[in-house]
Order: sequence, then structure tokens, then C-alpha cells
Amino acid sequence: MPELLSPADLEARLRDVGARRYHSLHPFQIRLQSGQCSRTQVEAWALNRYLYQACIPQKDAHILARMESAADRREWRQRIIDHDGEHEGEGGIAKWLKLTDDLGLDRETVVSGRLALPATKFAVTSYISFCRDRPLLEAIASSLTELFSPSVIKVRAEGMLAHYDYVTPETLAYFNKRPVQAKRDSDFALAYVIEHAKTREAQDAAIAALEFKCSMLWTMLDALEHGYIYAKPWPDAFQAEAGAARQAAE
Ligand SMILES: O=C(O)c1cc(C(=O)O)c2c(n1)C(=O)C(=O)c1cc(C(=O)O)[nH]c1-2
Repeated sequence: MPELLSPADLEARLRDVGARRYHSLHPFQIRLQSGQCSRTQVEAWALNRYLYQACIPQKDAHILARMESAADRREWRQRIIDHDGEHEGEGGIAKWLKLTDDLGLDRETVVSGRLALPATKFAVTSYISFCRDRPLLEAIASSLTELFSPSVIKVRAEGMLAHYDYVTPETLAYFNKRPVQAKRDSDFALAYVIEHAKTREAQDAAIAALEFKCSMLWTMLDALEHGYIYAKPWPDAFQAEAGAARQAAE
């Protein structure tokens, strides 16, 4: 068995996963931020990504339930509050719905997920299952993509504002708080992983968990790229029938 990695080497290995596999490198992400997406493609991105947003508190609840330390639970529960809010209409999921509202999508249709791509649903379900079924250390390590999200969020938000005249700062309000929250959350998760991965096997499992998470995010963009750029979306998906989500609103 290879030797235990030092904390600095483990962190470097984790960061290298992001440097080579994070969705900031995906062609669809690059299209989105550089103004090359059609309105339909932007709408499809927002509608599909809603399912990812909605799954985050569920996967975090699985993680929370498995934490034995009250201090760790106090830290982790903030993530659920950030997404669900303390009251109806607050929190990240509500802000994501503001984004889809502004794009003209029907809320009930977005929330139902019925026009999302099958690959989006498989990816999101696999993330929830991963956090429920894998060891706690791996579930926590899988959240470490947040180490890399502040820069992609900045580039994406600036690019969308510059290139799409129907996108306003209010439309993208979801992203305002994320970089600070992501830094707080990933600082905690990184320290947890470094402290609790006490064997090389556990360290390698944490690295693999982060690779899994990157692959899950990548898959969601692959599906958008395939369905909305190169081929056709799944027959029941958004825009398979022209303007299906809008029609539902009328
Ligand atoms: O916009 C992005 O590119 C992006 C990426 C990620 C990520 O890397 O998983 C998250 C988010 N945003 C995000 O908004 C968010 O709340 C979030 C939670 C988590 C997680 O795994 O716990 N990732 C992310």
C-alpha cells in the first residue's frame, strides 16, 4: 500500500481533481458563459439544474443524520437552511425559481422535473444515493467541488450578464451569496476530510469521491450539450414540443 499522504499532499491531490475534471472545463459551460447559448439552451440549463439545487438539502440531510458530533451537525445544518430558507420563499431553491421565473418558465413545470432530461435525473439521484450509502467521509468529500465553485460562478454570472439581454442581476441573485457560503462550507469539509482520512485507503476513497462528484456534474452538462446542441432532447423533455414549459403556463 502506498504511504499516507501529508495533509498538504492530500489537499493538492484533491485540488488537482478539480483542476482537471471540474465542470468549469465543460464545453457547455464555456458556451453558456461566452454568450453562445440560444435562449432555449439557457432555459434548458436552468430547468435541468433546478433538480440539482433541489437535491442538495436532501443529500445534506443524509450527511447530517450520520454525523455523531453535535458540533459537526451545527456546522452542516447551515447548508440546509441556506437552500431551504427559514420560511417559505427564502433560501437558495426559492432564488433558483426566481431565475427560472425570469426566464419565463412555468414554476410548477420546473418543480415537477417532468421536462428535465433523464440523465439529469439519474445524476441527481446518484448524488443523493452516494451521500446516503457511502461512508460519511466520502459523502463529505463529495461536497468538495465547492472548493472550485466560486470562480466558475463569477465567470458564469459575469458572462451571462454581458451576453444575454434578458438576464439581469436580479435574475442571477441566487449566485450572490454562493461564493461566501461555498468558501465557508468547503473550508469545513476540507478540514474534516484531512482530519478524518487516517489511512491511505481512506485518503484515496476521499479523492475518488470527489472524482465521482465531478463526473456527476459533468454528466449533467454532457446531457444538455447532446440534447440541445448536437442531437435532440429526450422525447418528453423541455422543448421537445416547442415551448412546452411556456405552454403549461398559459
Ligand atoms: O454554480 C456552480 O457551478 C455550482 C457548483 C457546485 C458544485 O461544485 O457542486 C455547487 C453549487 N454551484 C451550488 O450553488 C451549491 O449550492 C452547491 C452545493 C454543493 C454540494 O455539493 O454540497 N455543490 C454546490
